[in-house]
Amino acid sequence: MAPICIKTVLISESVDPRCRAILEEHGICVTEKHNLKKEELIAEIKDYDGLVVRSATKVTADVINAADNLKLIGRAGTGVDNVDVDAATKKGIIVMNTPGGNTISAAELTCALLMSLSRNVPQAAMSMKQGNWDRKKFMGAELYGKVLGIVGLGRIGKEVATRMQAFGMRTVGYDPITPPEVSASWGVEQMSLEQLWPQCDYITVHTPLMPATVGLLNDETFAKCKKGVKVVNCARGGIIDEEALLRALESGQCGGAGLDVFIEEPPKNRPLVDHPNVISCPHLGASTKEAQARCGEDIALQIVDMVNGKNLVGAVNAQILAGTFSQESQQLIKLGEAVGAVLQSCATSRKPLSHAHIITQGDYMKTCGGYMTSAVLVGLLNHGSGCRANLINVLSLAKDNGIVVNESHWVTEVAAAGMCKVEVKGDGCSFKATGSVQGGVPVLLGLNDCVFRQPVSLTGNLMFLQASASPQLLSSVAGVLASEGVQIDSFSAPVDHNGDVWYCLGVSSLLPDLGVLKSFVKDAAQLTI
Ligand SMILES: NC(=O)C1=CN([C@@H]2O[C@H](COP(=O)(O)OP(=O)(O)OC[C@H]3O[C@@H](n4cnc5c(N)ncnc54)[C@H](O)[C@@H]3O)[C@@H](O)[C@H]2O)C=CC1
Ligand SMILES: O=C(O)C(=O)COP(=O)(O)O
Repeated sequence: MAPICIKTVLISESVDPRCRAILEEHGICVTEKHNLKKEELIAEIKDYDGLVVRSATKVTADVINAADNLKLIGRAGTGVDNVDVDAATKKGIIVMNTPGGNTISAAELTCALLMSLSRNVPQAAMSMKQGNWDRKKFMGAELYGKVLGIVGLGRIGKEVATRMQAFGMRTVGYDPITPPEVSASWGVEQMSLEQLWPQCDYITVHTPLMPATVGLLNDETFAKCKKGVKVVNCARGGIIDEEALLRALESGQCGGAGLDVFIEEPPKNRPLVDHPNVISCPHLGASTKEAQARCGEDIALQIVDMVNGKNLVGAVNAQILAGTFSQESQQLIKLGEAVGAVLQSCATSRKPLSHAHIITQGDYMKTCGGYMTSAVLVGLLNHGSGCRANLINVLSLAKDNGIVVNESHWVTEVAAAGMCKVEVKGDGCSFKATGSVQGGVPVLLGLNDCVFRQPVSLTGNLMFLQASASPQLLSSVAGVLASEGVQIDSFSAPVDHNGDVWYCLGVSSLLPDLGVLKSFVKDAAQLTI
């Protein structure tokens, strides 16, 4: 992966001090400003390459669009629902989290809430503090032999299951992704939600917050549950519909709720928090020394590894970068970008582009299709335009620019390093370029139907000229260039000398105006790579 330059990081919440220390040890300048209001964050974020948050900072599209230098949003924790990941992706910003760092802590708090619900521990403790000794009021029920339904059998769901099994609970669950045989191996029988609701004495949710999980427990599903079912939400506010929960608590359909998270934090919905059968916490699932130490350290180390081009761990929106670590893939990315840039300057600077077809050839390029396509598009969109395309956002930018993108791989015998052919089309015209990597350097092998005698090194100042084949061309062009103070460093002629062909010149500098060549050439383009 090409190194991503992060020199300045804003930490906008209370993250373990190890995070700051690790970043600073690696030469990154860190500023901590907590509890910024939205407008303050929008004003502040302009200055930073990276932002590190927990769950309280709302990294909305407004914030992201104001962040001109931002390249990374690091979430010291699991849920990224407080970050507008789509807006970040469109802007080419990596969003990274530290899944797993707080799993045990969140699972332990869930278990603590399940136990508290069964024995009314918080209510009894409060009553004691008020000077009472009420043994009758707080009669509980054993967890032993009861059924616990776990919706969401990922990291936390699994840890909750194995812990509650130690209390003799039967654990059933539902997850659309985790295979039933996998959850069965840790003692959770999977079933449909329709089958799950009526069986459970307790239900705990451990899914991300997303359209499919908003209001998973609602009026309709509460009605399908056992009367007096107790529920826990240590995942995200809104997975259990708050209004429906209040109604179910009031009717007795729900016998109690343990809530660590709320739609709005801190919650304005006080009737729920104040309900005698509700035990609530101010989003404490990850608030342990151990979880914070892990998450703070993990996010800092992940950032440092990414900056050093060593590894990319925890990125939630930049999977394409995962295959770009080796020196070889960096050379291929340079090739793709350079071929895209050549096509941009020869063709698309004049005609709006509507199609791009990227063809890779040969075994060497078999596995690089995804990033090769993106690299070519980066060259096409960035070169000479104000676009700020990168491998993360370029597919969505191409779509926004009305470019239909196709990619294919041809299993043909070609040079060891493989070949990349690109054809772009727009407004009735089409342009083609073919490139490869030779000796670690990206080279152009051909332009349109012309194959160059010598591969053209895709570096420095290049001039492409279309003219009818003539032995005088080079001297005529050299004369004009010399009068403009431009020296020719290299000259590549096409193999075939029939009709209008393309030549490529390596030059000491670009011409201020290509018009000076118009009496010798039919078409001309120039660029610096
Ligand atoms: N209260 C707190 O402080 C903490 C809360 N969390 C939250 O806990 C939740 C779970 O975290 P992890 O277990 O680490 O995530 P995870 O990604 O390991 O597990 C989530 C599971 O939910 C499943 N899922 C997705 N859609 C579903 C659906 N419609 N129905 C049922 N299951 C579905 C997924 O397949 C996955 O297996 C997240 O929302 C996270 O933000 C995490 C850590 C601390
Ligand atoms: O990691 C998560 O998803 C959490 O909910 C923890 O949030 P926090 O880092 O404590 O604000």
